[in-house]
Amino acid sequence: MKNNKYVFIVTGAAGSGKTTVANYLQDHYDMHRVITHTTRLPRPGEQDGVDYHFETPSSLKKLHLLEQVTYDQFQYGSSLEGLAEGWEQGKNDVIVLDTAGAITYHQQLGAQAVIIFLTVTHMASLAKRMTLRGDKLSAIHSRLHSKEYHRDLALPAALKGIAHVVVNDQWKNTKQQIDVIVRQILSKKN
Ligand SMILES: Nc1ncnc2c1ncn2[C@@H]1O[C@H](COP(=O)(O)OP(=O)(O)OP(=O)(O)O)[C@@H](O)[C@H]1O
Ligand SMILES: Nc1nc2c(ncn2[C@@H]2O[C@H](COP(=O)(O)O)[C@@H](O)[C@H]2O)c(=O)[nH]1
Repeated sequence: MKNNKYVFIVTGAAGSGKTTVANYLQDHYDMHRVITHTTRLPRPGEQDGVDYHFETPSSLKKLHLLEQVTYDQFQYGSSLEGLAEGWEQGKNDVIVLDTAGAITYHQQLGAQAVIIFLTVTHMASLAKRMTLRGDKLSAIHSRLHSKEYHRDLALPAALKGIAHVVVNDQWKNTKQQIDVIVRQILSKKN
């Protein structure tokens, strides 16, 4: 879909802070948050239509999705309609995806897809953050043992030289790095 707006894709390991960064982009840069679809159950405090569109396996099958992945046994997917919603309001979009989804967006949208890959210095802090977030121990255990969790700890080869890599150890530093990236991208067209 050709227009002069971007979709900022926040990707990286589970617990690395993707949702936190997406919320920051929504609040500070008035971006439109694309709500994706999943068959996993809501975490404490998560709301349908706000954090995700929560689906059953059969309701997910009926959707027209731009891309769809399996992550830790559950299905996730995002639609072109979700992207168009923000762009039709004249806004840039922000979406949270796993690295497989980020690669698909890069392939489909090229430079219109701005990819931010989050990582942390000490991988042990990821599980700590999930615990502090209130995730069930069984969910954390399953996540840490999934092949997708291990895959997303490192920047995939297909995104090398494409994604902006941000180390989210200290939130204050992260915000500064995100500000630099967003201003650099938005200054290209404005
Ligand atoms: N720089 C940081 N320092 C400490 N805690 C952080 C930092 N950034 C985010 N957090 C916290 O870590 C937890 C995980 O963050 P968040 O939910 O944004 O991660 P995520 O990458 O979206 O995770 P998931 O993929 O599992 O949904 C949250 O409780 C969040 O408040
Ligand atoms: N490729 C896609 N990845 C997605 C989508 N929605 C979320 N995600 C990613 O899945 C994992 C697991 O999410 P969680 O909320 O259960 O921790 C995480 O990396 C998300 O970024 C999507 O539509 N497509």
